[in-house]
Amino acid sequence: MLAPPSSEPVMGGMADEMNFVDTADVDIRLPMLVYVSREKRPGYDHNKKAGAMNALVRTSAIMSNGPFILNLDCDHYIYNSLALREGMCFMLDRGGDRICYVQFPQRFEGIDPNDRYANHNAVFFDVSLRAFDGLQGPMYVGTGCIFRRVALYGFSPPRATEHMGWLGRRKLKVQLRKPKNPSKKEKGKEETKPCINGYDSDDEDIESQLLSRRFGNSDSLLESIPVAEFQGRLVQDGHGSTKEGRPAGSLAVPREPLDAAAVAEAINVISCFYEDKTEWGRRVGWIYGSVTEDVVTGYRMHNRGWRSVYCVTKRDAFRGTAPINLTDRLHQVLRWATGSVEIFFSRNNAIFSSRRMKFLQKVAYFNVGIYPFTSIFLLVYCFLPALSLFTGQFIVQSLSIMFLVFLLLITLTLSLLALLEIKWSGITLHEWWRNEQFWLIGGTSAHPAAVLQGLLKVIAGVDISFTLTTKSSNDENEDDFAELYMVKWSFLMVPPITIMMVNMIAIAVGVARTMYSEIPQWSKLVGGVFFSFWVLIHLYPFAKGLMGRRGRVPTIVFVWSGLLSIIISLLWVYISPPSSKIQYIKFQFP
Ligand SMILES: O=c1ccn([C@@H]2O[C@H](COP(=O)(O)OP(=O)(O)O[C@H]3O[C@H](CO)[C@@H](O)[C@H](O)[C@H]3O)[C@@H](O)[C@H]2O)c(=O)[nH]1
Ligand SMILES: [Mn+2]
Repeated sequence: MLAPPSSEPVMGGMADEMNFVDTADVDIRLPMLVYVSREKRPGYDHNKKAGAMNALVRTSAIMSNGPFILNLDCDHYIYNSLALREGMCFMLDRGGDRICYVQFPQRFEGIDPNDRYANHNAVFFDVSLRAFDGLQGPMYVGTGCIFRRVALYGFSPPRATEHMGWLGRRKLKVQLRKPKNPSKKEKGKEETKPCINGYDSDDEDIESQLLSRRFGNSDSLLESIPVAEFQGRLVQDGHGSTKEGRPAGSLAVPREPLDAAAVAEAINVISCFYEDKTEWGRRVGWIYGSVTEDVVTGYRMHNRGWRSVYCVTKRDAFRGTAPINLTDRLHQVLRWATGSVEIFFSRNNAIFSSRRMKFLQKVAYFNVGIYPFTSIFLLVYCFLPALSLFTGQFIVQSLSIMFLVFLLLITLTLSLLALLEIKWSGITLHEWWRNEQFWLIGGTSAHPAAVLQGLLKVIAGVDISFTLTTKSSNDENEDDFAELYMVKWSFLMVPPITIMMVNMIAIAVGVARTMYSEIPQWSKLVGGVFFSFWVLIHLYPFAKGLMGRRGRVPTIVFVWSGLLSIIISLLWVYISPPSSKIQYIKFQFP
């Protein structure tokens, strides 16, 4: 811990040989900086990142008790010093007391210019999250996020809207804390329920909830909670009455230096035993039980009726690193998808959400839980074109007008959708296309693996570990993107390789059959080959990744996928021998 800054300004020195910057007129005091390392012991589940964040929330409550908390990953840093202020503007603006967090987009550095594996995630950060902003607010994505401390403590917002009826069209406003102006009439047709006591245990008065059962046995922590709530209020709350609001400038008052007792208490709250028999990780703080703790933590807040805000600044607010190596990227996507499956099989599945969540927000959260399961259909989709080439049977009996019209309509809709997304969000076509490609790559490798892993956890109780994303080391003199070309074998690569092999063999078989058949049906072939090719171009970045820099692929990869492709092809011949077999045998050169 750095010594807390003194209350008097400390001026720097003149420039000299050692110091090149003249700081004679600059106040060089540093804000309080504390490095915290929590206690970890064998036999105690440390609950990964969520556990780390909860330890931090508690120590900071005792040491500084800031009403707002910025959270960054270890591989992210501040890129725009004004970002915090932008976030605070939302929090302290009128109506800002309903905001639980302000999420900034994740931006990355050190990614290959081609963004081969869609690391920038442009569609997610510039289309989906921005769209969420029009609902109840974006999901929490784990980093670059300013929180309201009391929202993290599991309290409800001061006011909330409940959505009743089919699709949640009927709205009901509820006051969850003491109304400040009870006489004030609500405008509009919306019904008003004043103060509801005991509606839900969440909604009792804030002070009466300070039970050690919930937050643990630290008195200083309990005492800090109402203070944080008060400090987080709007400067001008209650439309003019300054009684409830926080006086202007009160956040700028210098803090008392820490005494030994405070430090001792801070150490107490990061001990292993502290969370025993409390609600930390269950209702309070970052929520345990999923490797994507971020989504769950944000979901719980939205579920209580809080809103969040998406804040995109002109200059990136924060920047971080992302894995540019194929294997690392697949493992990252695997972890995310596994987290989603965990959410799907838990009480955090959006079908159990409360009335305080908007209908479309529910749909969006439901999608977060279910998307890995769509990989089953995606896998079928990738093998179907090959199947039709092997059998000589096209997906439809013949290329009829009806089929072509449907195909045209679907293709047009897809293009229009893409156009809309691109025009609206300002991402490039390249970014969009990379995203499409990586969706298929992840969808045929990491997503089905996540479904299996998730089922294993649910059925057999096998725990899922949080494998850290490999952080690239840039200190060597190698060239910038050496990581990109590194080929590290992973089991996740088997299905996409199999898909590629099967489709390529299928194209060859299809072409051969048509060439040697008595009445070649070229239109059928073109149809079939087109869909196979469509699958293959999606997998192109993946194929490139396998090649490494010099086109070296571990032999095992070829052996296994070759084996699998042959088995599948043979199986097919056994199940239904191609009808044109005789023609092959009969064929003779003239
Ligand atoms: O036991 C653990 C494991 C991870 N972390 C932290 O978790 C963060 C994210 O880990 P990283 O390996 O960088 O994973 P990413 O895939 O880059 O992270 C994304 O996905 C995670 C959820 O899977 C979120 O928690 C992150 O915020 C989000 O950036 C890092 O800051 C780590 O310090 C811990 O504190 N303790
Ligand atoms: Mn990371």
